[in-house]
Amino acid sequence: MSRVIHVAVGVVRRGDGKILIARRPKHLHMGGLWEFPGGKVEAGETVQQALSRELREEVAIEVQQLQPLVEIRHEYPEKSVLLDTWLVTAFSGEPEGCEGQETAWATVQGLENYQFPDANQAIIKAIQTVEN
Ligand SMILES: Nc1nc2c([nH]c(=O)n2[C@H]2C[C@H](O)[C@@H](COP(=O)(O)OP(=O)(O)OP(=O)(O)O)O2)c(=O)[nH]1
Ligand SMILES: [Mg+2]
Repeated sequence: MSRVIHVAVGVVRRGDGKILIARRPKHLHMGGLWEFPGGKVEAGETVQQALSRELREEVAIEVQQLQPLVEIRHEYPEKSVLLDTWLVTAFSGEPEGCEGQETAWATVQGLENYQFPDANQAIIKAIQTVEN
């Protein structure tokens, strides 16, 4: 069994309740699917530091306030991931896809209209729960 990849994932929520999603570049694992921005936690980083760094690098925003949402363990055929997922309730800057990715704001209901990697179904469930 290969090791579990620790991933910091941000569910960025705007004042009107919409959630930021981005499309994964085609050449990456799960390429072409939509995701919540984030990436691998590097050695010596806390998950919060990794999340702030990834959101700065991928979508050019600064995290101001966050709370833990859910931790999802998922086994893909090619790798195992731990999606350490945080709800970002305040941020500065206007999100843009720094690596040329498409980005969008979706309502919580509307998330069902986008194609995500399999592991994300559990994240979407957690978002729906927090909204109620
Ligand atoms: N960021 C993110 N990753 C996800 C989601 N759902 C999901 O299964 N994953 C998986 C895909 C990848 O195997 C892994 C995250 O890796 P990543 O490609 O975002 O990592 P990274 O930004 O550090 O990228 P890199 O430096 O390795 O290119 O987690 C999601 O909603 N957001
Ligand atoms: Mg990433």
